[in-house]
Amino acid sequence: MSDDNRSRGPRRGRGGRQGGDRRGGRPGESERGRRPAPRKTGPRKPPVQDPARQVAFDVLRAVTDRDAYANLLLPELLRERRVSGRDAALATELTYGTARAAGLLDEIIAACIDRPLSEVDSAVLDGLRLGAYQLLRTRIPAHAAVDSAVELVRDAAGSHVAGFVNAVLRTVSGKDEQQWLDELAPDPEQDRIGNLALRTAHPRWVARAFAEALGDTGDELASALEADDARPEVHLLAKPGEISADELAAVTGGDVAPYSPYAVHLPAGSGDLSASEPLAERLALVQDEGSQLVTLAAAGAPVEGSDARWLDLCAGPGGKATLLGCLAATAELPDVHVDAVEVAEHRARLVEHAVDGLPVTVHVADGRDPGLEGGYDRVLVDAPCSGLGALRRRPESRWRRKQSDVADLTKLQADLLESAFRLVRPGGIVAYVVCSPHLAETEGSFTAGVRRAGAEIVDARPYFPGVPALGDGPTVQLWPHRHGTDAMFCGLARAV
Ligand SMILES: C[S@@+](CC[C@H](N)C(=O)[O-])C[C@H]1O[C@@H](n2cnc3c(N)ncnc32)[C@H](O)[C@@H]1O
Repeated sequence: MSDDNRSRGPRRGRGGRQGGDRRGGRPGESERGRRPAPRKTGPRKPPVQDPARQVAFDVLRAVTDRDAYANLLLPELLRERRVSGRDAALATELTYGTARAAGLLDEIIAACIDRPLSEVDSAVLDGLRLGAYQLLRTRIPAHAAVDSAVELVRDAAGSHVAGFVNAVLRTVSGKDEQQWLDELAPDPEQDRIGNLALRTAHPRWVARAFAEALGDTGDELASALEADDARPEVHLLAKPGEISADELAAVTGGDVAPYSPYAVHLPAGSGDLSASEPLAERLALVQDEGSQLVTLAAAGAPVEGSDARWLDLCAGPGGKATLLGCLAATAELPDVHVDAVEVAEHRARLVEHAVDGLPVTVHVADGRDPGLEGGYDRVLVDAPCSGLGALRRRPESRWRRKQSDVADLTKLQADLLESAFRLVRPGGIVAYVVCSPHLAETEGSFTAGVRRAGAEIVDARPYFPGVPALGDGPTVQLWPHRHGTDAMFCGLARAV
């Protein structure tokens, strides 16, 4: 941080007044649709440093500085620092909320200062984001949001930045989120996608990819982006042969899911579940219902003749390989064995751990040429992808992913599909899956791969029984706003 930040100060936010509303309410409570709150009265409390905000700030710093994953680091820090209960809930809300809204918060912060954000020290910017998130998207009183951000940044970057941070956040607090959006979002008549992108805190290219996949820039796009910006429910897999979904729901207090016979839904923010009994005893695992549905389609589409050799070509960390292995271990499929291929050694070890005791063999190999004997009856290609379908579960990823990543990924997807068609026998099934709705990675990669292989596309919709709104087929695109799942894509093809 240079002294610059102090001397050049904040911009007087375009018509906004200085100083903030004093908003009532409990810390951590979201208030997406702002409603007027009474002005807080009484003496101002001295700034209190608290473990929740310190954890949130430290995770945000690690995300910025070393590309850490918030959803992996946060539980680790909470455990390490023994932060629990309401503090843990507040830290989670602030970390995920700030990371998810970072691009929107940056636009608002940029409107309050008179220089490019790239010239603001990154610790200062993270502190401003954390403060701005509390001001705009929670009911935390403005003075607590501002003072705590000032203290965190003072500790991280020095006291000379305190005045700057205080002044910028006072300017931010001069308007609520809706007022900032009205000022900064493009005119929806001229730029509907840009307007929705900012309103739902998505990069424009992601919003455009959603619009292209939906064929819609109106209400459905708005619903899709809003659902993608909401905190998701936690989905569990009740491992077939170990526990039923009914039993798992009863033990966890969750709800049996609508579509997968093995899924249970728990409320958003259910916290660290690793210690809960069914997960600790490996009867269940965390897995999105959409991942279960595509795996069941890959295992359920009929093949002619034998059905004993299954291949999972991109297996790490092992969620789908576990479900395939559990199905293979049931009495109905006595002959099935699964080979699971993963190129990254450490991820292959995770697969080994996940499938322990199941009829699954793990191979550390490149799926493009794994050195396995061909003739498989089924091959699942759960290809590396942009992950645009699971942005709601990975708070920072929407701002980290770049449009330019997609070209490299589609090349890898093509190579893996080509390998799958070499390894499957005539009459066998190739299931192509990505956790993305981006057309280049979904229809584009799948149809090009099938055409090159001279295979036949199979209508996938009948293998998603009971799932509504699957469109015209033959491929299936699941959506958070339609199905409550991640936006998983599944294409099925039969080799000839
Ligand atoms: C979308 S993830 C698969 C998720 C997995 N099927 C599950 O359900 O847990 C893609 C995986 O492919 C792996 N991968 C990337 N390139 C690969 C390659 N050339 N061959 C095999 N695996 C690869 C990645 O390391 C990653 O673990």
